[in-house]
Amino acid sequence: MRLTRGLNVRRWYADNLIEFKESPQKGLGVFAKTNIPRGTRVIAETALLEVNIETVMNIVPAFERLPPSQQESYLELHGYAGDLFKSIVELETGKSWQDLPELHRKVLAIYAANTFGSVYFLGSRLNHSCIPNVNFVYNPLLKQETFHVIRDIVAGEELTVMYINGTKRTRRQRQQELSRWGFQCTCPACEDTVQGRQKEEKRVALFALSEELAANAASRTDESYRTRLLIRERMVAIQKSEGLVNRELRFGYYEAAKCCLKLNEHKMLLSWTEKMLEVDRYCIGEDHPEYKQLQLIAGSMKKAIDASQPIPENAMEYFKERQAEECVIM
Ligand SMILES: C[S@@+](CC[C@H](N)C(=O)[O-])C[C@H]1O[C@@H](n2cnc3c(N)ncnc32)[C@H](O)[C@@H]1O
Repeated sequence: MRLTRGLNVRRWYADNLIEFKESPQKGLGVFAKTNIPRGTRVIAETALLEVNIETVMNIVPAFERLPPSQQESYLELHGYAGDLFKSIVELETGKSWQDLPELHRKVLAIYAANTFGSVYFLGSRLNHSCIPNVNFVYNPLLKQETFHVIRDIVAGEELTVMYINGTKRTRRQRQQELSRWGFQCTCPACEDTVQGRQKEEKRVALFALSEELAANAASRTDESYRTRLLIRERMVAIQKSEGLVNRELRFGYYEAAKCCLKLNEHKMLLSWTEKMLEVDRYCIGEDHPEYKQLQLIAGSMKKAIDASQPIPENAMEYFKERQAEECVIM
């Protein structure tokens, strides 16, 4: 299969850290060519196809505006359109899927299978795992989508992202969402083996704990903050032991920090904040504006706590915000 037409192959596969290869039962995938330490940015790229996705009607015209070499690269990507996507297309175009021109069906199916908000030349080759080793995030300063490895990777290992928000979902719940991409997940958390079933038990426990949190969410007493903190501690311990160290872990730290602020446990607040910063360091990189903002907050908070001063206003504001748990936008 030709992979290199049209583009300069995005800095020769991100300076040779990675390569495309067949991944058994998954089509093409992205593999490490060398050992890669945690926190390494393996890909930073601008979109191959960017679409204002208020309506699927915008997808084909956006493709038609691309220069021919980019159209060619786009058409090499894998396509899959599930029933839900097809029915949205049918509703919006007023035509049956089969009556659309073949090229339009292809362009639409590629979009459906590959969008991370936009479609990418390298990033869109990443396969899914429910225990991913890569986190992706848009960096507004670089104006690029960036992909960082979140564990140490050994040469030859496949790099994977999580297509859904799957940390606290059971296998059935995850698979239901993954059917959009037309595959049955067989990652280590989904395989029907002793190890897979043990992993599934942990997901079931995480789901049950998140339900407990939801039941407790409206209460504003100290007791309820303590309960929520305990639940968060149990959740993040499971997440870490299962290698679920993407930004969903950081969200758990954030929520734990918020409980500590409510309980005036300032040393613990600082400790959770520093854990958040560490996850951001390896998941989004030190040049990401969100990392820099949190670094400033952690620094001013440490100074204040060391001097027995009140928690600074910027930190109070930060922990009042509702931060999205989403780690995946696809
Ligand atoms: C974003 S693309 C990933 C790259 C793709 N494998 C290729 O050949 O270009 C998404 C598609 O990859 C396949 N895929 C991704 N993760 C998979 C997995 N864990 N198991 C099987 N197929 C997978 C599915 O066909 C899915 O629709």
